[in-house]
Amino acid sequence: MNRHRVIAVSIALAVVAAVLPVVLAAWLAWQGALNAENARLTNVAELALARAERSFRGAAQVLGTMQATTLAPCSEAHIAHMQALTANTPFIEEVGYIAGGMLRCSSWGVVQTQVNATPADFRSADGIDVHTQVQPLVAQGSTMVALQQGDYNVLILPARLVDVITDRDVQIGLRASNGQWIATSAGASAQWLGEAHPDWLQAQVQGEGWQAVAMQPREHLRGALGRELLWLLPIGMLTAAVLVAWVVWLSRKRLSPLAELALAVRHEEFVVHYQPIMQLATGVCVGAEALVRWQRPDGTMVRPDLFIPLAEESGLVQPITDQVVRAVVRELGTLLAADRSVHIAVNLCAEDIKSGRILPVIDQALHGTDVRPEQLWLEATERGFMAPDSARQTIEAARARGHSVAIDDFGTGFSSLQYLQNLPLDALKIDKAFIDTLGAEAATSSVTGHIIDMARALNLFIVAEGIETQAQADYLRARQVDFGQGWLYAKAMPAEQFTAFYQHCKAQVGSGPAVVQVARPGHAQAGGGPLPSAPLAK
Ligand SMILES: Nc1nc2c(ncn2[C@@H]2O[C@@H]3COP(=O)(O)O[C@H]4[C@@H](O)[C@H](n5cnc6c(=O)[nH]c(N)nc65)O[C@@H]4COP(=O)(O)O[C@H]3[C@H]2O)c(=O)[nH]1
Repeated sequence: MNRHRVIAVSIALAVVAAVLPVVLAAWLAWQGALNAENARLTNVAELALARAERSFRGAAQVLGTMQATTLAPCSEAHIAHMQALTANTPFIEEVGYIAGGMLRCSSWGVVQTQVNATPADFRSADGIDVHTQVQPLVAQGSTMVALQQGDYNVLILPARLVDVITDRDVQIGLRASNGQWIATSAGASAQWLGEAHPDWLQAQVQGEGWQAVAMQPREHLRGALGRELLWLLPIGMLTAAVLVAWVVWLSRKRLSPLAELALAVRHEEFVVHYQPIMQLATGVCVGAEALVRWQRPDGTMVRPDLFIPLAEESGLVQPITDQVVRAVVRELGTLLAADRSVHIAVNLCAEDIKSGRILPVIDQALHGTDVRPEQLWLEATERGFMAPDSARQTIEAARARGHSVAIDDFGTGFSSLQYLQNLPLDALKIDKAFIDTLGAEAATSSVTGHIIDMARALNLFIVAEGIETQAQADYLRARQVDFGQGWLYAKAMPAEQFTAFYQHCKAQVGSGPAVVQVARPGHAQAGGGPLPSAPLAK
């Protein structure tokens, strides 16, 4: 993913992280309010159902008691018995005795009124006929529910069945399991309760033979929603803030140069360019220095001096070096196998010089190819040689394999001539900064001559870096500097172009020596003879 996409994805994620928890909190608050109000309504319906069932049980008991009585019908004692039961049984308004289609007497006294025998609206499970709309004959007033069994009936005020303490705008209804409405709370109608009302919440509770329904306007939700939001919204906002901070932290981490570099290493986004190295005396091309570039997914090239310091600091330089070594063998293996005069110098990091880790990596890269270790030169800056004992071991192991080892950018760092003298190096590369001063009358220009003299005294090959003018080349050739590289000859170029450059050069001036490793007096691993007459030992 390139930088722009990472930024775009991060912004999208941050927006989601900011919005989602708040939306979720609002949704949870809504669900919480809905559940709370439904639970409240269900509770009201349960209370109503319990009250109705208690009433019906009481009525059934009264009917059972009267059926069992042996008192003479409508006698004083009979009527007194009915009165006592009416007084002692809550919800019951009247007990009546019916015989021969006439209400003979009731808890009110002797009546002798014709009863219109209408079929019951339904019969309950325990065999009691229920008439839901009965106009009392004695106690004139509102319609009542009559429960009749045998010669007796009891009258109940329907509103009493659903008389539950609750909010004023909660409406309650009670109906039999066949759907017949038995009672409704004050202000509600059975027809209204039986219809669907989207603006109202409804709860139903099923009992044995009865069903209680409670309804209330949805506006009640507003209050409950406010209460839920009061604690859920701050949690949602806090979560959003934490998530946004986390997304920002992650994206900053992902966008950090180190993360980008680590990703580049993982995706192998590095390409290698080759800068020709010329033998100054003859103009022969003896090889090239492999210089890495970071090719970003959008095609832009990043210069190594912009990412190598970070790579060295973080340890990522090692996998980068490995990729460079593999690229050299992959891209130039054919040329190197076909022409032993071609050498490629690879830059090593200080850590690899200290540890020697790179040597088996190179062995592995060369394994199965026809490229000789002598054709790979190893370069490292002065920093790599600051731990002389371990550096010595690595250099000796490298030279034993056939590689030549050079000290790079000489003179720019902390150079100790003592360790330079004691290390079995093959070559010294004079940094461009010293080449730039040549002919410039600068104070440092005289230093260049001293570096050349010193390298010569140490029997090291000399490679001059960054030659840009003919005057610089002439001076270096006059001072018998062996090799040079710089824009005067060629800039670093892709492998294909370098192969063409080399072939052209070879056709013009011929090829160089096969082995350029030089014997250092006092060093046991000394290989071939001095340049340029070193033979190729095959
Ligand atoms: N102005 C000017 N510049 C010239 C001229 N001739 C050569 N150069 C530049 O000088 C640098 C020489 O490489 P270096 O001293 O090893 O310095 C290298 C080296 O220290 C490091 N580097 C490059 N590739 C690798 C690598 O694979 N591994 C490691 N560890 N470091 C590398 O990055 C440094 C910079 O590399 P580059 O940007 O490729 O820059 C290269 C090259 O392009 C010239 O005539 N004029």
